[in-house]
Amino acid sequence: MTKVYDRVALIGLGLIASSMFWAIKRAGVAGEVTGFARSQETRDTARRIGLCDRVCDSAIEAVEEADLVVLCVPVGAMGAVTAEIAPHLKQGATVSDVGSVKRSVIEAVRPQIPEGVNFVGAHPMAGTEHSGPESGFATLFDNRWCLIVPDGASEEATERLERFWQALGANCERMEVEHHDLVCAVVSHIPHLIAYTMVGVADDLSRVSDQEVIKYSAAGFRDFTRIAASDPTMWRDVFLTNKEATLEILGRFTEELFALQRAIRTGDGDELFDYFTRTRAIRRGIIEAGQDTEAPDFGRVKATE
Ligand SMILES: NC(=O)c1ccc[n+]([C@@H]2O[C@H](COP(=O)([O-])OP(=O)(O)OC[C@H]3O[C@@H](n4cnc5c(N)ncnc54)[C@H](O)[C@@H]3O)[C@@H](O)[C@H]2O)c1
Ligand SMILES: O=C(O)C(=O)C[C@]1(C(=O)O)C=C[C@@H](O)C=C1
Repeated sequence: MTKVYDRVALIGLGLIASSMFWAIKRAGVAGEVTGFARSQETRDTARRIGLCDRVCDSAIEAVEEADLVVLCVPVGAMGAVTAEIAPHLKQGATVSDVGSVKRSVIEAVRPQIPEGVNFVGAHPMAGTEHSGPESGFATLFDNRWCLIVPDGASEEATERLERFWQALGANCERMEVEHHDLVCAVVSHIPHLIAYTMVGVADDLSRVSDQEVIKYSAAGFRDFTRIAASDPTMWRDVFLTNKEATLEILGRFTEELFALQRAIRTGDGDELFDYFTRTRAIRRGIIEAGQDTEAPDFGRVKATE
């Protein structure tokens, strides 16, 4: 594999940055990779496990001479991190991010980027419920989408970033900012909110004990609990910064829920059956398109069945 960048700096050494580092090494797509994390404890862990070629004690030191700087911190922290590093960026460098929301990141970051430096947004659609420097792994991005949001960035810088993500295993797709935030509200943000509330309801229901929730959880509820274990800081920031799109989707979700509630109350079996038939087709479409690599073979049914 040929190198795409000589030096890459990763700011914030959690799940995504650590996975990027291992994937960069696997692909040999960069020369030196520097890293910075805010807490001494994270930097110590990174040094102990060999995460990054050089762990720096300041963000400034990490970005000096870097050709690509990737902001891997919670969405709400991107602006403050940029303010710190902006005066120290190399001319011709690209700054990118991995944030789950794009409009707010672009608004917080781009005005601070000096002339001669590019900002190209990116969002790998891959993750787990784990966080921190020890949670990353090289295959996280394999065959996953990485949404690229150039929003006016130079074509050369955008293409180069796409080559980098492709080397990390991802398939890239370009998206407009607003569309990105709406799509992610549908496929990621609101599903997380629903998982959080579902697990919260189970926890609140005094007639069902914690012991029973743990003991009888079958696959459906277990999947909710996995998602509801995701990092609270990351998800707080997602909802605070993608307010408009998440509220729109939440409004639609609530309407559908009320319609199903009425169908249950009135005993409208046809309404329930038709609804569930439609949603099953969506799941089958995802499997047919090869988008669920963890689905067991018996789940690979024809969408037309
Ligand atoms: N976890 C996922 O599933 C996932 C998937 C795609 C994108 N993302 C996005 O990637 C980013 C990072 O998420 P993650 O899952 O790697 O989180 P993480 O919690 O594993 O890591 C975040 C790191 O940022 C550090 N940090 C927080 N505030 C900081 C600050 N002000 N300055 C410097 N460092 C700071 C934390 O200490 C931590 O090391 C977020 O913006 C998130 O929205 C997450
Ligand atoms: O698989 C998971 O645990 C995830 O939540 C990953 C997931 C998602 O919702 O798909 C979470 C947030 C991101 O911004 C992108 C990916």
